[in-house]
Amino acid sequence: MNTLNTLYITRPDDFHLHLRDGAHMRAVLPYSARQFARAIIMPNLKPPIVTTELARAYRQRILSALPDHLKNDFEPLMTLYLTDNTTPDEIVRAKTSNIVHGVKLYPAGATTNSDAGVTDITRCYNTLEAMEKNNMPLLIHGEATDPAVDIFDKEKVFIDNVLTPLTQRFPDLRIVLEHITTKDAVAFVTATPGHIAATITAHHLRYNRNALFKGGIRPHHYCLPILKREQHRQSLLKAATSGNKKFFLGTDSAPHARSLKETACGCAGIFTAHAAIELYAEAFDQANALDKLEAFASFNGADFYQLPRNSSHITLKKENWQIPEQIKFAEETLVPIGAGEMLGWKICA
Ligand SMILES: NC(=O)N[C@@H](CC(=O)O)C(=O)O
Ligand SMILES: [Zn+2]
Ligand SMILES: [Zn+2]
Repeated sequence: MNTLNTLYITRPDDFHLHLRDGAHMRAVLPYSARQFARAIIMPNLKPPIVTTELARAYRQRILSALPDHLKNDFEPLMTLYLTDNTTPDEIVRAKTSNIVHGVKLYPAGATTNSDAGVTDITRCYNTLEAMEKNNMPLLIHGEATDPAVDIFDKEKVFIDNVLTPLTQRFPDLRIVLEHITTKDAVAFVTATPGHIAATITAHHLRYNRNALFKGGIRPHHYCLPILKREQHRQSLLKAATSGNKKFFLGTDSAPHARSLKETACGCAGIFTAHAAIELYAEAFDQANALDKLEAFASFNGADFYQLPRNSSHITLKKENWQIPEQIKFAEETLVPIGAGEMLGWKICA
């Protein structure tokens, strides 16, 4: 039952998650598994997950890393990393495996571990055709890679120059534009047919680009696509709380060791898994739209991926708690989003 102080919703899924590997994965996985039933696992490891066989092995490592009390509670939904050399045959293998749920396009150089990504989308046309035929979704990091394009315009330029033509060439290809950050992306997705959708992160719902420079430079608010102006945040919040089925939850929780963030050339990625559903709840609460959280977090993504909706539930309570200053990350530490700050919603164990 929902009251002013509790929220009882179908267990959510995270449709964009970086788990990393090895000891780093073991450190962060429990945070996701305690709230989410399933997650789309990003393939940008070093080296990347480029085949169904690699995905199968990675999936097994994730399942083995689940702590005993969460053993049967979390299902990793695997993805492949698209390269210039991914073959149409690999798409068929991925599809028949039933464990691969999407293929990820990283334009080469666009973001963390994207060096092996696609240098020119025209090289992938045969493979994209196989994806269109086999009902395999294309998941996109949608940013232009031309260094001459202003960092705040990269998403819009990608939509205009790459994505729009792509949707015209492959009209039935199912697409998720990941971690959207601009009103332009909201407008694009809203105007396209139902097989084109988008994930929205909690951090892009909560912060605008001022957070990057509040009192000094803030490496733990740096991610790609970079935080944008307030008008864009408002547009994302409106889309997420609109009830439109094309928008759903994807945290893009992307852990990096503190030492790799607090340095002269810090890497991109924000860790949000420690408080993901609570951060979304807070954003929806501030928008007076808590009644829209369940569809965004638990229904729309499952429906898009043609997966059954979860049957279990979670309860969130209105309760103040403090986000830890840091979290253990194997031999290192990481600084979670909102470190040291108070949150007003808490998931019940
Ligand atoms: N979002 C990020 O800033 N970083 C992600 C990669 C990505 O999702 O683009 C990462 O893997 O660290
Ligand atoms: Zn990305
Ligand atoms: Zn990501």
